[in-house]
Amino acid sequence: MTLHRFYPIFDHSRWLTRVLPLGVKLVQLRIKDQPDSIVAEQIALSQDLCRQHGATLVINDYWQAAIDAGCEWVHLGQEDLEEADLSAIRRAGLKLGVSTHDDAELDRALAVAPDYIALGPVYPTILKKMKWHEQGLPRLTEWKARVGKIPLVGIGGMSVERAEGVFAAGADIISVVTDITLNADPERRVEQWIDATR
Ligand SMILES: Cc1ncc(COP(=O)(O)OP(=O)(O)O)c(N)n1
Ligand SMILES: Cc1nc(C(=O)O)sc1CCOP(=O)(O)O
Ligand SMILES: [Mg+2]
Repeated sequence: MTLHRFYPIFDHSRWLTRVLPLGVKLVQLRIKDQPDSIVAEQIALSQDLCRQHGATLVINDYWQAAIDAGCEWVHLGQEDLEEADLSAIRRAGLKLGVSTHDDAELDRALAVAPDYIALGPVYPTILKKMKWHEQGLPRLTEWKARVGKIPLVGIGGMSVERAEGVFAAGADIISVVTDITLNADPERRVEQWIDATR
């Protein structure tokens, strides 16, 4: 199975109603600080929308809710990995994406045989405070040499204009948030992303 090269992340299913009709085929639902009932509702709505549009849905953090809802993918960071029941995730048949930010994290990620590995922040991000500064493009090249056939996701400060260089450096997939969600015309920006990652 080949994942699409454009991997936007959104915090609510209402974004999916806007972008899936444009042709987005891989999307992450990244919900923070919401009660379980809202999380479950958002996952169910997002699943319905992704099924309608033939898109792959990745659930961030909420691996148990993803299992309960019959989802196909979860994304976990390193702290999430410490608390997650990886056997339960695998038993339920879910595929797993893992974040990495340094060599030790990459070692830990490789040890769980993930279905993709993300490296970030490639460029500075305004979405969240992070202890890592920008990794830079050479780091992506280094990561690609180490992960081999595992798909490599570049994340952090991505823009349409940066996409070509990010792919050239070794990323297989680009993940992005604010370049779309803070854009004056998110739909137009998604169309530009789809053109740039076709
Ligand atoms: C594709 C992708 N890469 C990295 C992350 C970050 O995951 P994590 O480190 O667990 O941080 P939060 O997103 O949970 O704040 C991601 N979500 N997706
Ligand atoms: C959610 C996330 N994780 C990152 C990591 O490095 O693990 S960077 C990031 C934020 C990405 O948002 P934007 O495209 O707006 O920079
Ligand atoms: Mg997380």
